[in-house]
Amino acid sequence: MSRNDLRARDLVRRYGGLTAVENVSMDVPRGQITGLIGPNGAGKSTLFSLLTGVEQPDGGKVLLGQRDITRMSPDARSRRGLVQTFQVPSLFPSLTVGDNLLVAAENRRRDYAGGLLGLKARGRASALAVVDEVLDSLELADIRGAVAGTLPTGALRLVEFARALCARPDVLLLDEPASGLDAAETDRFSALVRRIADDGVAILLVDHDVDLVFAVVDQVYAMVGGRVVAEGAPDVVRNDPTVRSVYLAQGPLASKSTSAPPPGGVSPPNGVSPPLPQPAFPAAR
Ligand SMILES: Nc1ncnc2c1ncn2[C@@H]1O[C@H](COP(=O)(O)OP(=O)(O)OP(=O)(O)O)[C@@H](O)[C@H]1O
Repeated sequence: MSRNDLRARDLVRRYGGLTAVENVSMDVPRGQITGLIGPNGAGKSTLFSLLTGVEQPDGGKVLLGQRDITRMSPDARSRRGLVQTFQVPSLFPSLTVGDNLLVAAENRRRDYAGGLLGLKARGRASALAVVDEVLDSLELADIRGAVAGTLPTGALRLVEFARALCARPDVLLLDEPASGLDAAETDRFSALVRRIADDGVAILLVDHDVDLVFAVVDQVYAMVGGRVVAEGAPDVVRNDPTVRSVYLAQGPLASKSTSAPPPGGVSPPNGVSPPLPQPAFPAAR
């Protein structure tokens, strides 16, 4: 493990009698994209919140490099290089794209010591240089002056991604980053994520678009019922019997709309769905 890898060790989170995350361990190494998949209710969002610091675990640890960050606030984690994007972009709607990014660049860690884009913190001029470079590198320079609140979803998601990059992360946690993107935007986004990982950033990608996850990640963790049921290379996890049974039971590997319980159906305890028997004939009316 290098200096800024993110690791979870034996994380547990309970809500009353329900264990949403049960003894989950995970490595998110630098220079790689790590995926997290699972059906609705599997515990992905809860685990994500434990990593960002929005939620506190009932057991286990979160480590950034050698440092135990389990009890640190989200802001403190962010200053140490653990940066997240949000399902609902966290931009100031009345500010321009450029000003939104400038706020993020100026709030970056003071102790940043190089890395992404090779720039160091040196006040506003440096912040502007970071914004210029991120806008150029994401080909967003032409919307620098646009007011964020007026942008369509695809552009907003890219600007949210740019905002996170302006904080110059070592670890980037992406929560449903491709939601609302069309196919071309998703392709463009995937290529960008790969480039950022190649620059040495550790990336965790949580998305309902399992095809996107399998296409872009180096390794993937599959959760069901609060537990990791499979981990490893995409092909290994895709062919894991438990993963196959869960997703085959819920339709194709699996969009949000196809992974909901069937009409009138009830989610089984801890979200585990047994494979559904396939009828040989249409059901009698
Ligand atoms: N604040 C909460 N209070 C009580 N139960 C919760 C809370 N947050 C999550 N849960 C429960 O914990 C379990 C895991 O939920 P979580 O949202 O982490 O799953 P998920 O994999 O992110 O699901 P989805 O894909 O639908 O977002 C679910 O059974 C959920 O109902």
